[in-house]
Amino acid sequence: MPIQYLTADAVRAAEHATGDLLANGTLMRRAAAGVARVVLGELTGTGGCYGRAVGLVIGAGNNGGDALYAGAILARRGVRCSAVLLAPDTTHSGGLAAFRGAGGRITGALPDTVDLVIDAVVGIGGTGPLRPAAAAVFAGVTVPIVAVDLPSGIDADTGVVHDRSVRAAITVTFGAYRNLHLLAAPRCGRIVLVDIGMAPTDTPDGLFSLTDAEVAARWPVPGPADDKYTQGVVGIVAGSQRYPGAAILASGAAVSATSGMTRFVGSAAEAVVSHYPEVVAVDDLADAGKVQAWAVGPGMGTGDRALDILRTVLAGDLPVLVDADGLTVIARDPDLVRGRTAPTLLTPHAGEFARLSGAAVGADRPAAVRALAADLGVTVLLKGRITLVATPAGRVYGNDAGSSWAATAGAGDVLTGIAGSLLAAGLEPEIAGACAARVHALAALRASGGAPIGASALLAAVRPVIGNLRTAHGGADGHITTG
Ligand SMILES: NC(=O)C1=CN([C@@H]2O[C@H](COP(=O)(O)OP(=O)(O)OC[C@H]3O[C@@H](n4cnc5c(N)ncnc54)[C@H](O)[C@@H]3O)[C@@H](O)[C@H]2O)[C@@H](O)CC1
Ligand SMILES: Nc1ncnc2c1ncn2[C@@H]1O[C@H](COP(=O)(O)OP(=O)(O)O)[C@@H](O)[C@H]1O
Ligand SMILES: [K+]
Repeated sequence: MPIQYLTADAVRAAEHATGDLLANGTLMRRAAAGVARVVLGELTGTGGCYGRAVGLVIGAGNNGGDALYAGAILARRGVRCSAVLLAPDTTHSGGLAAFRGAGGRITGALPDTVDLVIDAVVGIGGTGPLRPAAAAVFAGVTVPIVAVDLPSGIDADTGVVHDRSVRAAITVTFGAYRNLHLLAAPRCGRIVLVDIGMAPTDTPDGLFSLTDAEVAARWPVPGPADDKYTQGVVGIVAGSQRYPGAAILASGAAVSATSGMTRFVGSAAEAVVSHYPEVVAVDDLADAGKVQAWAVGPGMGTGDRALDILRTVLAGDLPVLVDADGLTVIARDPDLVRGRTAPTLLTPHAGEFARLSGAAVGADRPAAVRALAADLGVTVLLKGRITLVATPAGRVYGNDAGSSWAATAGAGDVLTGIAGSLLAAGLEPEIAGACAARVHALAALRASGGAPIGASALLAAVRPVIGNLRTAHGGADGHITTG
């Protein structure tokens, strides 16, 4: 099952569906117990609990309530707890009584000597940045911050990181992940999901991410009856004689991502074959031969030739991925793809997205990518640290790259080759996009090892990453029976 991320409204609906558990405070007690468990784990791992000092920053709502009950548990375990109340008149009364009763102290500022800080300014009820008083409390904090539900100052639904917001080392959340845990993952640190007995309902048009196990299980591999044609032949249209790099990177990625066969069309055919002799490369589309999907666009130019190729390819009934220059051509004439019924995947970066949609992506990335997919009636993959893939029906798959080493010229050409080959193998466009984004991100991480990389290094890591994923998640690699 993909991991689902909920909006604040959907979290509230799921909480309300628990009835008594919400009303009688059971959910909050469970949430608090989860926060306390995580904090105790951190303290234990760094020298023990007894006599250690924890500072709590408490806002006006139930988020603060979670932390105060957690503080009561910590205080009973011998942790010195002090809480700064940002809204003393509206602090959660039950939580405050429990905290005080367990020996917790109320202070005007965080003590200098705390070992850890709990951020309970706001949870899903928060709007906008940390207000000045809260920002001032966090200003000098250098110890790890454990965020309750979410790092305060980050929008729960859009993941917008406001200027003043918390950067957490650990985020403890309850019952189900919220959108921001994916959309603002780099600010959440390690995310711990605590079971509080609340079951989210599946929303088909929600936000999801694939697990590594799902990516591994869906990756196409040849079976005993397969040959080079049966696995889905991908046709790459990319690059030019003057700019052969995009052609080489996209073709190499297609060769690396799946078995079977890669065809290439373009004036860089010779250069492609000199790097990848297994690619069947021709200059003209008319000579290409049969493919099961096209991946068109990187470095191909935006002139009449590009338009002709796109017209021909998009008029057919094969799956098509369009990237880069191809998107610029489509932005001039969106009817080339609008309402296309065969699987269609557009893979813009933010600039290309703005060209296609007529407006910048804006703060609400899931809404923007959903709107463009719905408008054009095709699947749209918006690139970036958090790649989002939206279907016309509004289902979005996201992938946090886990690092930003892929932000390098030519990395998008590699993504085109990977995703194109998955389309040719028959994966639905959103799954092809999501699987490609995950492997691409893992390849960047593996290639980097902490040092800068170029797209060639990323490409070289694609095969080992697929191999590792499959091995780690039960992919059988075959055997030879001897004498
Ligand atoms: N309802 C429940 O029983 C449960 C609630 N849970 C917790 O409750 C949280 C939601 O609680 P609430 O709906 O009370 O809302 P929050 O506690 O998230 O915040 C709402 C309060 O913060 C104020 N506020 C909003 N933005 C602010 C900002 N930028 N700076 C300072 N103050 C701001 C609001 O005026 C309001 O008083 C969840 O995130 C979770 O931590 C969990 O305990 C699970 C069970
Ligand atoms: N900050 C980032 N962190 C991680 N990955 C990124 C980041 N910025 C871009 N990427 C990824 O790198 C690739 C860049 O693609 P693109 O912008 O089309 O570059 P190019 O056209 O040079 O190949 C995409 O896969 C994108 O998701
Ligand atoms: K918080």
